[in-house]
Amino acid sequence: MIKLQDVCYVRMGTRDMEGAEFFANDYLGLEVDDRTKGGVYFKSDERAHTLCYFEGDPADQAVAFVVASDAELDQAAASLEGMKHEVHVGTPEEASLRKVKSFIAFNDPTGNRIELVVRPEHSGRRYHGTRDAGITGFSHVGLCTTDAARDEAFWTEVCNARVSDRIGDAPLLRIDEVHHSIALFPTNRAGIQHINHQVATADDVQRSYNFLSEKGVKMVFGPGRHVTSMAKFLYFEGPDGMVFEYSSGVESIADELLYRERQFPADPTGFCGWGSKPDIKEFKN
Ligand SMILES: O=C(O)c1cccc(O)c1O
Ligand SMILES: [Fe+2]
Repeated sequence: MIKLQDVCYVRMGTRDMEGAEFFANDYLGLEVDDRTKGGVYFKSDERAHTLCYFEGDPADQAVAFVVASDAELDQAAASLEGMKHEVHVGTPEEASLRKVKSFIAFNDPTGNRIELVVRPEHSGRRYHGTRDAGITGFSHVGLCTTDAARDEAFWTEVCNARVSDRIGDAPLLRIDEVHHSIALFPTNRAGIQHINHQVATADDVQRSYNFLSEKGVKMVFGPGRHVTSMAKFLYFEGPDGMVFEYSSGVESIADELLYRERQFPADPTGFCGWGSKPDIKEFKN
């Protein structure tokens, strides 16, 4: 069993570094923490970085999860190889580009690039964005799935994820007490489907809706309220068509033994309790 401790960062290629940096800094509200040739690192919480844009193909995307030790990393590599997943062991240079001690990379059954990392760097500095977006941290990713049942089994049987809820066949998966850190949305491609940052309050959600709308950022869902995690949310489009979500008030599942997963309908009422309708392909199946 691969024990994922936390979702750690996302890495995304872009052909328009300047545009991506402008969006992440001025609009999304992240903080530029570091630059290397070809890469910009963004901070959203106490960690050294939670998002990296690099010069490259926008289809080149990876999501990282923390595991506890090099011993667990080796075990994970062995079990993935046993299941015929090709495993890349990160070189020291690649690890240093990710600000982690060591890592491996592989594709999940849909073909999403997943990195397992040991000892990701934290920073002694607090995060503060250039605008007051109210971000409290990077929190979850939506991943594309070409077979929800198969990929749910991968994340829950090969890894330690548990189903918190399902919307249609899309599982919201937790790896700790947070309602979900990974969500799988059925579609016909691989890749990151959306990137979530938590914001402190519902005021921050509404404030960003007005701020970003005025800037001409394309709103794709909300403001609304998830009936699953109960979070108030807003989704909008960033560089290369990536969907970003702010949400506030995601439920905690404190007592694993008492919790039962729930089924919600795969229509707008399964996504929003306020009647907002998504303009996001994977939420409209
Ligand atoms: O927070 C949620 O419950 C949620 C539900 C559907 C889709 C999402 O992206 C979510 O974050
Ligand atoms: Fe989400």
